Amino acid sequence: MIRTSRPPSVHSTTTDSGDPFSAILRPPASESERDKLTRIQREADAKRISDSIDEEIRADEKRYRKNKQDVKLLLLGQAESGKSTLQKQFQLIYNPNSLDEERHSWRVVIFYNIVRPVLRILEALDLYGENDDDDDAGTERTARTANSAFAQSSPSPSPSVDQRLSSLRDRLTPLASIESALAERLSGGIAVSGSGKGSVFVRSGWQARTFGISFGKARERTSSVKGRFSFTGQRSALENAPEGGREDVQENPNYSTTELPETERDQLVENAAEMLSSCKYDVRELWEHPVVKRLRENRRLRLEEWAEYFLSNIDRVSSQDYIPTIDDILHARIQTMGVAEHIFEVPLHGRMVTWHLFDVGGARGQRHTWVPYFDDTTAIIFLAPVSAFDQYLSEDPKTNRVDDSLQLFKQICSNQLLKKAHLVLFLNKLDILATKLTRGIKVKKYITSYGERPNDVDAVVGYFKAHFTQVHTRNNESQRVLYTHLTSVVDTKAMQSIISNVRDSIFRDYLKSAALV
Ligand SMILES: Nc1nc2c(ncn2[C@@H]2O[C@H](COP(=O)(O)OP(=O)(O)OP(=O)(O)O)[C@@H](O)[C@H]2O)c(=O)[nH]1
Ligand SMILES: [Mg+2]
Repeated sequence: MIRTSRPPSVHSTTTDSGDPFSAILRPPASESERDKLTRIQREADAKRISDSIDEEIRADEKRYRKNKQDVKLLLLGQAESGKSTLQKQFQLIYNPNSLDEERHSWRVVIFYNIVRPVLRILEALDLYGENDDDDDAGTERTARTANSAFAQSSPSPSPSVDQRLSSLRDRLTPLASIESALAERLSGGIAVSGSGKGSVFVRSGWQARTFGISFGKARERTSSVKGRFSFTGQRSALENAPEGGREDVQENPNYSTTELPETERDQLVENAAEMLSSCKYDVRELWEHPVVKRLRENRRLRLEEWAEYFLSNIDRVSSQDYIPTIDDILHARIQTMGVAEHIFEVPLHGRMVTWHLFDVGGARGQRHTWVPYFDDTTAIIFLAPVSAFDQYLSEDPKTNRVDDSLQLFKQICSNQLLKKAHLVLFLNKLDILATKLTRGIKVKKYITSYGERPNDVDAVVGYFKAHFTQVHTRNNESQRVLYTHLTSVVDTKAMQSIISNVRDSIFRDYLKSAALV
């Protein structure tokens, strides 16, 4: 303990109250009545401002104390690993009506998810025609160049491509105009380099933007709490919307996604629906054409899982009155840009705990946006798509995607800011892995260290799991436990029990650390 003494006073200015300031603040003896009134008014204004600042500070402190008790969950992993799909599964459990309310707004994404692969099939036919061999050694070439100058500079269509395919191509090529219009709509005109495969990035709030345009004056939906709003309880969504986002979204409690007045329908999406509906038989014929089947089998043409899903369901999804199902939404693909925060209230022993779920963009160019969210993180779910053993990053075509996942996982495990976070690993896309192995795709061809191990799901998953576990063990300064789950995050039934398991394990750590505070 230290003692302090009063400094010696230079002049004796001590007043009656012993406070030197009161002399300064005391009104002059000559103050007129008018000056007095002005002074009193000025003092009252100053007090009001000071009180409101005090009030704000008290509210901030309260919010801060409450936020300290909230759960912050980060979903991390490379692009296409399934983060946004997992977020939708959380939404289904903890805010079940909100995904249902969004159904209509997903049409624009799904139409894009159909049109884009149709055009890629046409590009592949231009490249290979029927002159493909049965070797998939050149498959990476397709993935890397289907969208590139190579496609344009390659010889014109093989003369042997049959007449039927030529006429299908003539009829389906006009879809290109719809593709660019839909991409423009989704990305809000933002082009992001390295997005690859002609995919589009969306920032949080894309629904607000497309929805605002789509349906005129829509409304804030899910929450009455200020700042906690939007279609999923997604904070910052509209706050971040650059132009018109927030203003376009206004209260309309009678809104129903399935009963839109004709005047409020989005003309672009309606045109896309009409165009797809009018060419759906052509799309189906193209998709089922033996030449296209062969290109897929010999892997000259590789389409992503969402393309296969929607093209296999083309009759249903291109019907005029199509409204996406929850399963369709789970399969829809749109790249996340930046970080989107989703807020859920999760029950714990009869009370509600607020969970902030952060869904990040996983492409390499997006990863720098993660770091500001690392502080105070309660838990991380890292998603590693094990089906991607035969794929390469679209942003860096030399890097195998499983290898990239391992490198990224190492960075997350060893990050000092995250060392106290509860760590969960999802080895994801098991369903796609199983399909690939059944089709006879050999892991050792892409991961040479796999050697002569059996090419079945158990052995492959065991091999990858061992590698991820080893990365964790070697970078586990704080001796934390790694909780691993084998997942297909599109599988709603299985995800219900996996998510409740993850929730319980996060809450166990949460209660332990709360007890220590
Ligand atoms: N069949 C299947 N599809 C999956 C699975 N996980 C994700 N997908 C699909 O893979 C695509 C990509 O998933 P997203 O959730 O958008 O990936 P992301 O990690 O959010 O990607 P970024 O936003 O680019 O970082 C979507 O079309 C999903 O439906 C899975 O386990 N099985
Ligand atoms: Mg995403």
